Amino acid sequence: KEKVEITKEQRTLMKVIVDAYSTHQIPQDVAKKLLQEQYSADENFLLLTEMATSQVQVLVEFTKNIPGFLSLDREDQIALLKGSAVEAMFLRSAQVFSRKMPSGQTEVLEERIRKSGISEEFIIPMFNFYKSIVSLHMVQEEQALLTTITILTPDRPYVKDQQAVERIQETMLELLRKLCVLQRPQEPQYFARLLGRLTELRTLSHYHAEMLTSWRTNDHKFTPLLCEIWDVQ
Ligand SMILES: O=C(NC1CCCCC1)[C@H](C1CCCCC1)n1c(-c2ccc(-c3ccccc3)s2)nc2ccccc21
Repeated sequence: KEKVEITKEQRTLMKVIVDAYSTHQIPQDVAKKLLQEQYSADENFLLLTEMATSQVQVLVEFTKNIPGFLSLDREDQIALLKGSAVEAMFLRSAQVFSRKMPSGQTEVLEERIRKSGISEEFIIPMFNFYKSIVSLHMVQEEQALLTTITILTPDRPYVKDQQAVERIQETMLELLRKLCVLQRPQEPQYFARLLGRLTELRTLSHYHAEMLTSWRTNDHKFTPLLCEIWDVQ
């Protein structure tokens, strides 16, 4: 039986990542807004672009706290941010959706999102992903590390020094692996299941541009930052 132990430096690394992850959250809570009232498809599209714009800014701040990220080549830092922003957005959305809410609220939230203006064909894969995240019952350490591992994906477009990214990602993968073994000794496959979600996340993220252009609104207006990140307009 493997004796798994978190080293002192891994504990420090864990604390830095989790603190940064919980500090750099979206200011106003989108779930609360959506539960307060029913918005039109146009209002929902505007809400999404506002939330997404602030999420990208939050993501940039978060990555500055990932040990080693700022020592990467500057252009590679941009390539990693650009390459992971959509996945980070869906992952964060799934985590917002999986939050414990007073009974019946999750169903209301689901209904509001279904009717938000997103075209039907994307609702099923999106909620399949959200429900697969809900079913993992991740703790915040796992959520923070999973987002970090997503950002540190070496094979994003235009990354030059993939080895340098791989080295940092491996540190995070090893830490997450140990956490999963310690957290769920009776579920040896749990770590593999977590990583499997990243594959689902990448597939879902392939549809993001189409999801936006097919949104039931007359005015698909994007901020310059989102045009950069979302490959639209
Ligand atoms: O605000 C949101 N998400 C924030 C993004 C930044 C991080 C915090 C969450 C939207 C709202 C949906 C309803 C209409 C308003 C916007 N949202 C989504 C998305 C559905 C489609 C999405 C998308 C992203 C990129 C490209 C193409 C499509 S995100 N899933 C949610 C699950 C739970 C709570 C909100 C959720």
